[in-house]
Amino acid sequence: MHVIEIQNLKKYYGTKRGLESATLYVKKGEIYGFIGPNGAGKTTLIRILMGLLPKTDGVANVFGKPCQMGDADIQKRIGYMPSDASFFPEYKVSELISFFGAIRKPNPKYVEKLCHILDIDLDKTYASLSFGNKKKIGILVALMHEPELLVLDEPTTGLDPLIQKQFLDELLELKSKGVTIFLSSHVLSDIQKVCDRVGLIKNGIVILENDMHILKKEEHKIVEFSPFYPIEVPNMIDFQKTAEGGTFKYQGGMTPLLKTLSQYEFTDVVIRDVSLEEIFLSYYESEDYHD
Ligand SMILES: Nc1ncnc2c1ncn2[C@@H]1O[C@H](COP(=O)(O)OP(=O)(O)OP(=O)(O)O)[C@@H](O)[C@H]1O
Repeated sequence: MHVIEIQNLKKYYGTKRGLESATLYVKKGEIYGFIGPNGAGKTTLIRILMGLLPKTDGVANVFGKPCQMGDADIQKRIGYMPSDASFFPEYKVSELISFFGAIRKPNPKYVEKLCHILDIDLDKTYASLSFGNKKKIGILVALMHEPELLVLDEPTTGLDPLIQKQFLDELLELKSKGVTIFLSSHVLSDIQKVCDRVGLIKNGIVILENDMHILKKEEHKIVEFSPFYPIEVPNMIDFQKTAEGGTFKYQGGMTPLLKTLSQYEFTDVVIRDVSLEEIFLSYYESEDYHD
């Protein structure tokens, strides 16, 4: 059984398209990265998943049951962080933790750990926090009751690099304990670091879904070198001159590539995988980027 099952999901706001036809599956214990340009339908899909928005058509199941508002059993098993999470502005952070603690009955030791990882200042009022510090409270509230499924909409936006790393490490630790994580983000390097599978949505349609390692394996390598020489390697494509030297894409064995490269007096050569950003930009750019 999949923890999340979305099949031909459609959502129209009146005549305006929210989702056209979204299909994706999330397995137990995996971290699934959900990405797409602005207005593609990510938040719409997540809100339907959380039972906050009715669908127009299709299937949306969580833990094998249709997503619907007020299903307390299901809600208990999920930790949700909306992209625009906000809390009582006049409450101190410590009071917010007590408030949600009374409802969710978390393990105090785990709350303490999260406060430490996220470097949360307990004495400030919520209203006085910066954007990034407010984000941390959203993360804390979503994770505190140690749910089986985490649904996180843009969790890392605004976090400083150290906190971001600690938060992503925590997600990996939760995954190792069997927690399933559905993560929407514009920060593709985060997705690349932690996700097992990735879904790309564009204009309300999930146009690509694959394992991260397959996605990267199917792609070519990027070779960057300096200074410039007009080199030729079999199977190279997109050869370009750059300010420092040159670059090309390459698909094939390493031996012929290294043999050719060794014939030149380079000061620097980098052979690297294509980044997730480069893979997805090629999909975004294949048609009009925005809807
Ligand atoms: N309440 C609403 N009423 C009308 N249209 C809406 C509403 N909410 C979303 N939409 C439209 O549905 C489409 C999908 O929006 P959605 O917010 O789901 O995209 P998104 O992928 O989350 O975008 P972003 O990355 O910018 O947050 C957009 O065209 C948006 O304008």
